[in-house]
Amino acid sequence: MTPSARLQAAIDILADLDARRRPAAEALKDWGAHHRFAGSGDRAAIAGLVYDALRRQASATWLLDAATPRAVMLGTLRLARGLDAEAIARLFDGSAHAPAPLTESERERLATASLEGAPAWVAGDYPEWLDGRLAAAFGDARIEEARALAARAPLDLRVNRLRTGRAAARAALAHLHAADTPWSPDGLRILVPAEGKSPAVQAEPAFLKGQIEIQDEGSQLAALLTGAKAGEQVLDLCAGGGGKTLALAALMANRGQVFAFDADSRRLAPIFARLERASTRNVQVRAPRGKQDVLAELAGHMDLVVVDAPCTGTGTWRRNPDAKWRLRPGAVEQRVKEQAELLDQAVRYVKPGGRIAYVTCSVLPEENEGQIRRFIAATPGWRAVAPESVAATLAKSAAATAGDDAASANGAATFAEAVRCSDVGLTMTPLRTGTDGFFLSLMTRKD
Ligand SMILES: C[S@@+](CC[C@H](N)C(=O)[O-])C[C@H]1O[C@@H](n2cnc3c(N)ncnc32)[C@H](O)[C@@H]1O
Repeated sequence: MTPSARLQAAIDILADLDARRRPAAEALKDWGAHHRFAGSGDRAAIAGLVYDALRRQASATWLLDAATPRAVMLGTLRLARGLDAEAIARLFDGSAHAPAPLTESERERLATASLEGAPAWVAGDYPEWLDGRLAAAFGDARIEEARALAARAPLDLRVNRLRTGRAAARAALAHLHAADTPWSPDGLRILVPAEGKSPAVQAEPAFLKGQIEIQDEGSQLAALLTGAKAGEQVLDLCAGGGGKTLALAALMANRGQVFAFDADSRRLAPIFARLERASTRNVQVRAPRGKQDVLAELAGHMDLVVVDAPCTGTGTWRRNPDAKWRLRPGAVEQRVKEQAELLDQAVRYVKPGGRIAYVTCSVLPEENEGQIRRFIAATPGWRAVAPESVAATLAKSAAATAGDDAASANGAATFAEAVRCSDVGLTMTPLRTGTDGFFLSLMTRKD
């Protein structure tokens, strides 16, 4: 396909998304099924265009002063791809399978319009109704924070300490230009270019041998900051597909026990193959069984309960840009209610002196600090560990392994400087730490 034909295909897919309000991945798959002639390079390029357009939907609409899929694509080429009006006109040339030529007013806006004077939600590309919440989280920095959330994410890998070391895994992935991540001592990062295909990491021998897992650096750090140690008894109460379970098991060097539970057994399904591939021996999966209390005997025995709570996922907009436009206020309220219930349940399993690690991949205060303050006020005996000291534990570990590489996207020298610490938890963001957005609060029981 020509670059122009790819653009027209991306515009058609955006129109389909508008009409049917469904996830982008589904629409892209459907398009692929109906256009078998398109090669894998075409599909990757078209997906890249669609995702970039979703990332910049509000600002592109503002730039062109029109909300059609075509206008959004034109604005995206200008804002996300840095093309000028002339370069865009050469692509929109009206030839076979190409988009129709630019109108005079489109050309004029591409040449002269800017985001100057645009409201924060337009400049930062997020839904207007979230502005108050993001202002509460970030104040005036919300535009910059949101812009970083609207950028493309790298592909992050976690090296499985049970199978190999980071240097060996890096060498095995040298052809993909894998480099150490700034903070996680187990992280490798591969940059994915706008027009390029994501490397097929799952077909790499290192992956098949269980030496690496795909996991955002922020998720790796969240597991690390729980402080899980060899020999401990740990309950991963929202284990899902097992991303954190695997990281916890490796941190514990296969010693002690991780119990992996999820209320939804379909979410748990991938965990079995992943555990086997990773050579994990200290994980027991506890799938739900009707009304049976499958965690009953764990009550009062856990050193650590990890609550990787269901959340709005606002911290993962880099990877799921369509999710931000599909999010509704009712969904925030629903998640907040579920999170509160989970935190209350978690207490039952913690032994005296034990701890709870509460994690979300959200940046909204009501899912994060708000949730922890409510929990502490309502639950006698619990307090939050000072987030600065939680962050400092990582600075040591990262500095020890990564040496001079331990520098972040924002130039902070240590992780503790890069993250934002409140009274009850710490927040990572793409702008601050170069990771997805994550919140973590570590709480201990005083008795
Ligand atoms: C953020 S995801 C977990 C991701 C996973 N820990 C990982 O690292 O790959 C949240 C999970 O919580 C689960 N969940 C929701 N409500 C729950 C409940 N009441 N008890 C246990 N799990 C629940 C969901 O099914 C979902 O898999």
